[in-house]
Amino acid sequence: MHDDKEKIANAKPYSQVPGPKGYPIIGTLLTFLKNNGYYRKRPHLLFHEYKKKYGPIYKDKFANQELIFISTPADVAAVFKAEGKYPDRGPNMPWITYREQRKKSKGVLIGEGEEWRKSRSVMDKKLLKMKDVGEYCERMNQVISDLISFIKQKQITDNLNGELGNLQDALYKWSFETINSVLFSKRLGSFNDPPTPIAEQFYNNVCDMMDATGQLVFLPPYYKYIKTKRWKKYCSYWDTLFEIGGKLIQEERNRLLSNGLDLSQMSETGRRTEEMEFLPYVLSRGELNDEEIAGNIIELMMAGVDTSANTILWTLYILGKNPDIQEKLYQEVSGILKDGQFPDSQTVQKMPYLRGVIKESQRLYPVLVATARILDKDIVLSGYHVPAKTRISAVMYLMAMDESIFDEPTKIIPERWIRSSPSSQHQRNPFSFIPFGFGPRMCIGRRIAELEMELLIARLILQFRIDCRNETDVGMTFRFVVSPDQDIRIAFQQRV
Ligand code: HEM
Repeated sequence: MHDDKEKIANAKPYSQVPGPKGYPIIGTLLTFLKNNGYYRKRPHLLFHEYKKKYGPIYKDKFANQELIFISTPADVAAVFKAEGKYPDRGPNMPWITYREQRKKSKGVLIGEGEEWRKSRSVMDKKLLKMKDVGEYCERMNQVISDLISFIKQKQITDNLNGELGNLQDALYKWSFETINSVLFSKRLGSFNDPPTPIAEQFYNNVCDMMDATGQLVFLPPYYKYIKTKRWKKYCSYWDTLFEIGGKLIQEERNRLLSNGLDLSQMSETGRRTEEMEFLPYVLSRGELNDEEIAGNIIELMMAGVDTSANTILWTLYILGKNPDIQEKLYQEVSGILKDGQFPDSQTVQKMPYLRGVIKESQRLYPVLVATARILDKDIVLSGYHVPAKTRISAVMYLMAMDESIFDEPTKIIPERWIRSSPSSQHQRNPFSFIPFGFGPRMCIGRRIAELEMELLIARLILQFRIDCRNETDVGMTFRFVVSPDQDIRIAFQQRV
């Protein structure tokens, strides 16, 4: 404590933290909007420019809010270590405003303080415990089988010499169907032909809402005071999501009751958590009411779609562009899975190269380029005093591209993640790579995401050669998560 005070007293003042100069109220918003929103679509490039110009810590102000950007593992570690019992990422204004205007509960993604902790403590066990997550392998593999059938069928109807007309759509269906099969222990029917109305409606509304949020987050929150047509449309996307979420929860409650299960007694039967499905478990804990469960479920359904689907898109891009990496991966996976065996949580543990490939994809193409914290105490970062309540953004992308952290950072080297490999870079500070964040507020879907992605890539590589048909390099663009700036064109060639 005394040390902290001394450190702060000796630090350079906050006013000296470098950064671009902006205008009153709007700050540097125009930098984001000029040239048809060049940097709004590519914030990672602006972060890079600023790091070169101002160094590893700088401040910027837009939409009436000042942010500190940090990019050294030491600063990132210091922030996470100071985050306390109720870590706070800061508000996502459009999402929070909708919930407040409609008096709806916030879930783990946007909740704060005790409201957040209550939700998180109910769901952590079911979503982060390896044993519980391992139980989802079978249904995850069923969804993958559906995706593979879908790919084969699309290859015929799209008639593009093995390529899919819309690979992103196929992968969104996969991640959406996977997360729903975990949450509701049933399929929603995204791969049906045509998709079930409920799957289609939910999925379309998530996409529209995400797109609209991506635009609104950069603007001052005018919608708190003026309900424009655009804002009303935005709220209607959310209304539909809540309506569908509420309906699915009610259906599950009815199903359990009609099977004669008394939810209030389920938690007292001494059953182990891995023997219970997600929703019955949450309902039986009796700590969250239906509104709170709906708020949480909708957030899980949304947070698990774009993130995993885009990471897979980037991974396929890497594999399709690098036949040598693809071949090594095939050798590893085919050496472990024999005679049509499906991968599971045990077998993927024996595939370090597979995990290295996915990590490289997350390092080079981080679907979330940064995560943030607002601390309730002052801190010293890179020698500067940063006062409590400042929003501090840890930019993962900048660490990923830093050659003092990663040797040859722009090169794809899956071996750098393999302890036994001569190219291993395992001695690195663990805070230099945090694609799922860190601490009690870390991604709650991390274990699910890692498992579903490992299973999918293992199955795809066993069945197909992956050929990338993009003729120019694909860049990253911000669409709430970082997505490819052109369609990733993959042809799946059946292995014989
Ligand atoms: C490749 C896939 C994914 C990536 C890269 C990713 C990344 C992240 C990151 C960086 C955070 C912020 C963590 C922090 O601030 O410390 C986060 C939070 C979160 N993620 Fe994920 N995520 C992924 C998949 C998923 C999935 C599949 C789900 C749903 C099961 C999910 C649900 C959430 C939720 C609910 C939060 C908020 C947690 C909280 O604030 O307590 N994510 N994710």
